[in-house]
Amino acid sequence: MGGTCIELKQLEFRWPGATSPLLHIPELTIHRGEHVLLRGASGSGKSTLLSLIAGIHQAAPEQVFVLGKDLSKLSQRQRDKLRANEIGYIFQQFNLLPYLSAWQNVVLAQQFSPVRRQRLAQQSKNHEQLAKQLLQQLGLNTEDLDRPAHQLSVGQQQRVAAARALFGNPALIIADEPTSALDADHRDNFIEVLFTACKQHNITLLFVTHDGSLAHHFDRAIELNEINTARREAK
Ligand SMILES: Nc1ncnc2c1ncn2[C@@H]1O[C@H](COP(=O)(O)OP(=O)(O)OP(=O)(O)O)[C@@H](O)[C@H]1O
Repeated sequence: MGGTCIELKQLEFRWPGATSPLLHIPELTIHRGEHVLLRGASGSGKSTLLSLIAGIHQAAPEQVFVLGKDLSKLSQRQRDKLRANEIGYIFQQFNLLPYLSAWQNVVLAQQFSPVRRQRLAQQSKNHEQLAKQLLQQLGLNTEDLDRPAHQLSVGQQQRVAAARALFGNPALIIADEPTSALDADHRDNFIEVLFTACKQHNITLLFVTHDGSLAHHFDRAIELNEINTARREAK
């Protein structure tokens, strides 16, 4: 699969003020191009782990390597740059800009990333058209492409967030329950578009869902409570 995408070594994390660590993961390796499902009970720390891998929050030193980079050796600015260039993050709360249209929210993904812009330039100079194509592949109707995000349904917003993550083909997609607001038809279409893009561009996928019916799409499933020893230590 061509190397390692994510490597955790003795990762330990506790939220400020918490009496015990939420996460202690002795080891986890995810290879480039792998499609991995992350499962775990509500409140077990899945979103927290994703935010550590994305460099949004920081673990203790020398424990999270992403695309060969030791996040502890990067400044906040360098971590933000790595995320902008190489990580597409589909947040649980979408984080769309409400007064920008669906396609403008997607195009925003490359604004802070020269690397994504370069990759897009190989496809087309017309970013508006590329964003609209991607949104249509994800099942948005033509009349919704120019609609401001706050006027879209929750399921439509979820697909805009997915298009923004995919735009410019980052090396890693982190998806936190990205299908929770979709009905069965839109969910199947979403999964097909996401997996096709990931396979085509060798994108690593780390995906959290409570939907057991999606497991067969992935190379492997990780149960957070099996790799996280913190909870057991706390008992
Ligand atoms: N910003 C924060 N500050 C302090 N504690 C937090 C913060 N974010 C999350 N937590 C705590 O960390 C624990 C794990 O939360 P997290 O959101 O990572 O769980 P999760 O497995 O993603 O849950 P869910 O499946 O319900 O989304 C919870 O006890 C939560 O209260």
